[in-house]
Amino acid sequence: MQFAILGFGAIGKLLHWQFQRAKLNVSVIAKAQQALPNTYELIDTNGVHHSAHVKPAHIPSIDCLIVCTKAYQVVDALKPLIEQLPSSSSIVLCHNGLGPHIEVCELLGAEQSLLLATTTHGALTKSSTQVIHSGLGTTKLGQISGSPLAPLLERQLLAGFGAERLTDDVLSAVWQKLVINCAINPLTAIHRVANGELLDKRFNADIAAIVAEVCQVARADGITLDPQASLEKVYQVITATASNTSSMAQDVIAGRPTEISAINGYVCQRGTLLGVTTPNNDKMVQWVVNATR
Ligand SMILES: NC(=O)C1=CN([C@@H]2O[C@H](COP(=O)(O)OP(=O)(O)OC[C@H]3O[C@@H](n4cnc5c(N)ncnc54)[C@H](OP(=O)(O)O)[C@@H]3O)[C@@H](O)[C@H]2O)C=CC1
Ligand SMILES: CC(C)(CO)C(=O)C(=O)O
Repeated sequence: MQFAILGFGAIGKLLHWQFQRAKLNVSVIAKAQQALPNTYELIDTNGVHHSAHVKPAHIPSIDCLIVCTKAYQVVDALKPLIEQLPSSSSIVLCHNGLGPHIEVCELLGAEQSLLLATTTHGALTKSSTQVIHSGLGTTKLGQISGSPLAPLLERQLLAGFGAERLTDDVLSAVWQKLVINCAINPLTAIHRVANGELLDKRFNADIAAIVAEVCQVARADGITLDPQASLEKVYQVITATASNTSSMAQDVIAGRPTEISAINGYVCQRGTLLGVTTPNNDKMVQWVVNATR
């Protein structure tokens, strides 16, 4: 089976290395006008350095394409490749937030399978040829459309992702991560604070209101998220990642675009469609947009 990574950043390199370590055939699609490195170094969670080789992908031979760009880059990155991919190829989207799957689904042929992956691993780019596996986590992935995966592809995909089985209701798993990102990311980005600062009681009301709204929209969208359990999970993640600077806070501080439209923005968009008002998530979107102007 031929796997390829599109989006060779921090998570792309971590996954590439995991696939190589599992002795799978994995290549990389370069960004237009950018050369791929021949090798890179991955520093694992024990501080051990591993060297990995990079093979450029032959697009018409790809069985499974794993997209590891930021959410707002997914559609633009995929569009020019769709025609060149085999009609039986599968696509895995591995990003925070939700939304691009809707447009990607429409781009795919009837035979093509679309999967979503959500991970709690952490990866940090040190340089274009060095990445740190900064936090051990777990990854859930599951199919949302298309024909069932061939057994060999499924086995190899799971081995590469380090997952035991495909998650039946992966959209629920993604919403569970979404509610965490909706609460932590914008507040840490707007206030430019580490995740642990959100334990301060001045954030209690905003966090509770955001979580309640996300759970209401999820329910209207057919996903059951328990509001109390979700709130507790948010506080568990804040505590467990207290010293982290969230990805959105990092983006705002560095003056980069953020994933707000796929995080709180997606909740607002679904809310509008489903008749659920989302004033608190709207406010987060507006504040983050203002912070990046
Ligand atoms: N890093 C982490 O620890 C975690 C990240 N995530 C999520 O995973 C996703 C990826 O994150 P991360 O790896 O950190 O992000 P990065 O920015 O490090 O990686 C994205 C990569 O995609 C590349 N890219 C963008 N557009 C294209 C294109 N058209 N063709 C090919 N490549 C392209 C980017 O290149 P360029 O930089 O040149 O634009 C970059 O190398 C995000 O949604 C993030 O929220 C989830 C959990 C943990
Ligand atoms: C869980 C959390 C909030 C950890 O920082 C994250 O996923 C992010 O920063 O995007």
